[in-house]
Amino acid sequence: MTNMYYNQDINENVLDGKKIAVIGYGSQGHAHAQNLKDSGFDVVVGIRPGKSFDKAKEDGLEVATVAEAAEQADVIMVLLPDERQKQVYEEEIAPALKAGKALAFAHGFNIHFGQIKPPADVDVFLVAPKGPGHLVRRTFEAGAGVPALFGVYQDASGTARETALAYSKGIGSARGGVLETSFEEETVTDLFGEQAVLCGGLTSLIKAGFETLVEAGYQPELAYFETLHETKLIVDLMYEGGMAGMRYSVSDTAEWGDFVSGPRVIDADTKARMKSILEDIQSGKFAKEWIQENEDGRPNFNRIEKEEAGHQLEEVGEKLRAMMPFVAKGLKKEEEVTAGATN
Ligand SMILES: NC(=O)C1=CN([C@@H]2O[C@H](COP(=O)(O)OP(=O)(O)OC[C@H]3O[C@@H](n4cnc5c(N)ncnc54)[C@H](OP(=O)(O)O)[C@@H]3O)[C@@H](O)[C@H]2O)C=CC1
Ligand SMILES: CC[C@](O)(C(C)=O)C(=O)O
Repeated sequence: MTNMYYNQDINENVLDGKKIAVIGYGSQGHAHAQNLKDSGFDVVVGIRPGKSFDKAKEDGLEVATVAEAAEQADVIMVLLPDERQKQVYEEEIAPALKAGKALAFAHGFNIHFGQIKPPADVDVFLVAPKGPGHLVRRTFEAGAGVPALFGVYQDASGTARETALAYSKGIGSARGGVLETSFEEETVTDLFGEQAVLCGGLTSLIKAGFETLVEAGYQPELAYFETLHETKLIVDLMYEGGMAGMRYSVSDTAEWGDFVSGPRVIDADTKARMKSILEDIQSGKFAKEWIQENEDGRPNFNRIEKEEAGHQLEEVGEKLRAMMPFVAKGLKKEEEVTAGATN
């Protein structure tokens, strides 16, 4: 397959004797740092004092301030929230950049939308796992890997591409396959995927289904099982065998319902709205509004997050999941329990 690379295609020696600074220890940061360390690379985590700093230390990683880690490292992977990267870059990372170093990202947002403008004498690349960071770590520990995209924005050294590939092997992504892309393609498609399908599309679909059943007088618990809980089981089948794999396992009645009713839910109008979402991302409109929302102190983000957490589906789900010890607690709950235990 063109543009796809796997472990056996990649020589990681380009990173021999090099130090990698992982800046940030959140969802992606903890996974990259731990996977790289377990793959035998020399890693330092750059982080401000606080929860993440303490966690990285507890996990046995070398920890430093962002400025110190950037100073020591040959490769600096920026895994801070997108909306914080510009400020931290300007204050603590840029002063450490010099010829021969590489600046890396897991998402092209700040480079593509011109928020960060690196000097011409450093390599700039991205390695963007196509999955949540907690699963980048979980799958690595299980001997597998989350596929990733990699791309080079600037190749000052002549080896940026090899470095990006070696890095993707180090985090385990080349076990699943890494696909070459550009910053523009990664940024636009990642934003589109999370808005229209993976996060926005899916939550809106599930919520609409749940509300339709509850408003028609059906039990909320039943509506939760039908629209959220079973989604995971159906998606697992698609993950393993595509849509045909899922359709093999469900009843013919369900498959017929899928064929005749699916297109009534997602129709040409939905696709037209998806196209308009894509256009807002391509034109920079979405990025401009998100940057502004952060500059204003996130009034809408905070309000909507609170409203969503109070939805009936979330309340019912929490009670039902508490009765199913075999369902993982959920990462948010797990963190609350850990924090509670140490307080
Ligand atoms: N979440 C994901 O799975 C994916 C994310 N990405 C990309 O990866 C990057 C990181 O995202 P994500 O892992 O979600 O981020 P998180 O929000 O999970 O983690 C952010 C980390 O940055 C730290 N941090 C925040 N502000 C500062 C600061 N001012 N100075 C120093 N450290 C700071 C936080 O520490 P503290 O505890 O102190 O707040 C935390 O350790 C983004 O570019 C994102 O687009 C790409 C693919 C998937
Ligand atoms: C789907 C959300 C994501 O793009 C991801 C986990 O890949 C993100 O930015 O968190």
